[in-house]
Amino acid sequence: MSGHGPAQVMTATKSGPLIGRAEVPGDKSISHRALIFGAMAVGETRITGLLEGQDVLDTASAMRAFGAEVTQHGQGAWSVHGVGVGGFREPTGVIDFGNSGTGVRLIMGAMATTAMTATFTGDASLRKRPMGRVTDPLALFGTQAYGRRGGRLPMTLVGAANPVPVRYTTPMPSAQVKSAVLLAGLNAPGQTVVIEREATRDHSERMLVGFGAELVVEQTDEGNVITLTGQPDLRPQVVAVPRDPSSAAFPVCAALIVEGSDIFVPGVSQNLTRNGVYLTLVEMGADITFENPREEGGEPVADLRVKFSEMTGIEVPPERAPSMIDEYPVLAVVAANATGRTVMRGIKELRVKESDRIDAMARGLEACGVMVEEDEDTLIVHGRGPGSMPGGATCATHLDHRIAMSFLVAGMASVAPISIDDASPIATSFPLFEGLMTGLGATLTKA
Ligand SMILES: O=C(O)C1=C[C@@H](OP(=O)(O)O)[C@@H](O)[C@H](O)C1
Ligand SMILES: C=C(OP(=O)(O)O)C(=O)O
Repeated sequence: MSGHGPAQVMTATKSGPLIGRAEVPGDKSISHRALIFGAMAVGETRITGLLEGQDVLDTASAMRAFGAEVTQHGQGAWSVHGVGVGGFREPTGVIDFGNSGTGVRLIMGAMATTAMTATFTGDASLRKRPMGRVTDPLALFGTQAYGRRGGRLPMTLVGAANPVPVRYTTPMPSAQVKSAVLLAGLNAPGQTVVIEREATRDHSERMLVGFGAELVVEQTDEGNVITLTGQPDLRPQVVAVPRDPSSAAFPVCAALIVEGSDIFVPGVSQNLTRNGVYLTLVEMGADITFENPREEGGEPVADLRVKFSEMTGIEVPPERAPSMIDEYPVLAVVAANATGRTVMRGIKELRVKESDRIDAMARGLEACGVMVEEDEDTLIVHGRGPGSMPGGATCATHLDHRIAMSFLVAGMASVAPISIDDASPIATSFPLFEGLMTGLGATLTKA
């Protein structure tokens, strides 16, 4: 959906202790993939714990447009009747991915090696984001792409009628690019190889194996070498989506900076390609205990107990960036409430997310009285100490759910309230954010 609702101003006021249980929604990356892989299997895939955020709902609509039958049975309970690898039907209209980079990039890959034409668009944020990073490797399979200047949406892809397998080294750490190439490789004969120098989230690899694809990952001096054998018969699966560690970071960081807080966040994925923010918070002095570690839905999960903590700024190791790429905005808020400097390097990918997240965080934090430094690839936040961020500003969110949630978390611990100009994008990834946070004791008001 391109249209968000009307802009919704929201204000967070300094909160008393956050106390209680925070059940965060299903993982967004796994939810997209469950629908897409389910659509490419033959038979019925059953999903529980699906994230019902707008981004994932847009992927469900897209899979219907390509011919799969996608049905909701109850909260988080969905089924997908897939059409098999190469079985997509040509969509009759333009496919609108709203705010979702993952949805559009993965599905471009999924249709790229089937003889059909499809046209993609998105909201004002998605139409600014680069698609060349996906259409360049897809061209190697024989796929043609016609978009706006700079490889922007709206864009039409003509799938390769006689695809050839591809060997591709991703030029930037991106699970979306890696996954698009693997999805295209599904319908190419022979072996498609993707090499990534830095490991990114590995949900596609894990889930493709689960769906019955022949896929091997080797760790070499070049990085991870992923070899997929094309044209498998994917088998439908039962997928239990674990809770999203990126969404969990918001209540976790809020509890860490609001004095007296003590919360419990059950069943959060601790996949090593996703848990960088938790390692970083612990290094800063966060009181987080990881209880009852176990496996759920093929992913390592733990229950998190989180208490208010006095924290110290650190240098975040740049090689950790891919495992916490979506968590830098809220980490910057924690950094502002820590003592000393927090240095975040190697993060230029943040500039091509739903907004330029380095710029959005730097401008918003400055408006709230926090000193920051930035360059193309870096954000440095000078901490004010616990509960000492002045606040008292309205921060621009640029159609970016993570910027919106980050500044609301900031306002829960700042001296004066913090407003955001638009809370509506939060529904893309965390529709129940407001209720969950107010349930813990936060004060959020709509204008
Ligand atoms: O593959 C995925 O599910 C995602 C990959 C990441 O994007 P990039 O591939 O652009 O790094 C991440 O930021 C996004 O939220 C989800
Ligand atoms: C970058 C994100 O998502 P996407 O690329 O799917 O829009 C995100 O959720 O932070």
